[in-house]
Amino acid sequence: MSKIKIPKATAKRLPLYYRYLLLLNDEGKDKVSSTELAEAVQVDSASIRRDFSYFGALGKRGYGYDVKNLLSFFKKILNQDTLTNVALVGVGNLGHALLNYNFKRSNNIRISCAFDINPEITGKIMQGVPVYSMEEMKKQIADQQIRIAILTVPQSTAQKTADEMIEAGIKGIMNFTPIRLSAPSGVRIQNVDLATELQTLIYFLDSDQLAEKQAENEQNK
Ligand SMILES: NC(=O)c1ccc[n+]([C@@H]2O[C@H](COP(=O)([O-])OP(=O)(O)OC[C@H]3O[C@@H](n4cnc5c(N)ncnc54)[C@H](O)[C@@H]3O)[C@@H](O)[C@H]2O)c1
Repeated sequence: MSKIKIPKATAKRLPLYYRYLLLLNDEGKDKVSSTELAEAVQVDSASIRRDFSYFGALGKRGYGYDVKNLLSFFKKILNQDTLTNVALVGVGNLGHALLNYNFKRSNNIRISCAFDINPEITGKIMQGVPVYSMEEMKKQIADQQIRIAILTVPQSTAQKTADEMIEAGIKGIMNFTPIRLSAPSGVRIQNVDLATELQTLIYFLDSDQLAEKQAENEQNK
């Protein structure tokens, strides 16, 4: 199952599908059409059909998809059965917010340890999560078999800290810093940037407005 190679855009949409299917299942619904799914998750139905086609026949034309089948399929793909421990590096403003949140809606991801250089917080437990010094990182990452870490340190130290994380065995970094990190092959970096996301939203809203205006002008001709 994990051998299926899917595009990144598809992989990003899978948790959306999964969450909506959970909801349908809770409501006792057996079937869902790609149009219904499209409306709920705000992805066009052609993309949904294409996404699903990477996994073989999951539904029949004109019949829709079986909710329970899809759910158990995505559950396996998304590894929802296993708990993934994640590390947090940098417990400042953003790090705190993430510790507070600690993936409450997810049953299978949790921040299990945090790291910082600030002696005022290392050795403490914050929101139930122990905060270790950077010197303890290698041991903790190995002991807890952690592969993924969230990086929330100042940008001036981002690359150096990422190098230390990789050295400690981290294979995936969720990078909140504005720095584009370099990493050896075999290490994945996922950049998260709220400003870019907002910019994208503004762009789409502006283009929607423009399209509306153009349609109005056409009608008034
Ligand atoms: N992606 C986004 O949308 C977004 C939003 C806000 C902030 N940020 C970025 O997130 C990062 C953190 O922002 P913040 O406001 O929480 O900063 P902050 O200064 O409040 O926190 C940084 C923390 O990192 C620790 N730290 C410093 N050097 C370290 C090192 N070498 N190793 C381990 N820990 C170290 C500090 O002690 C501090 O606790 C910044 O790079 C900021 O630009 C990104």
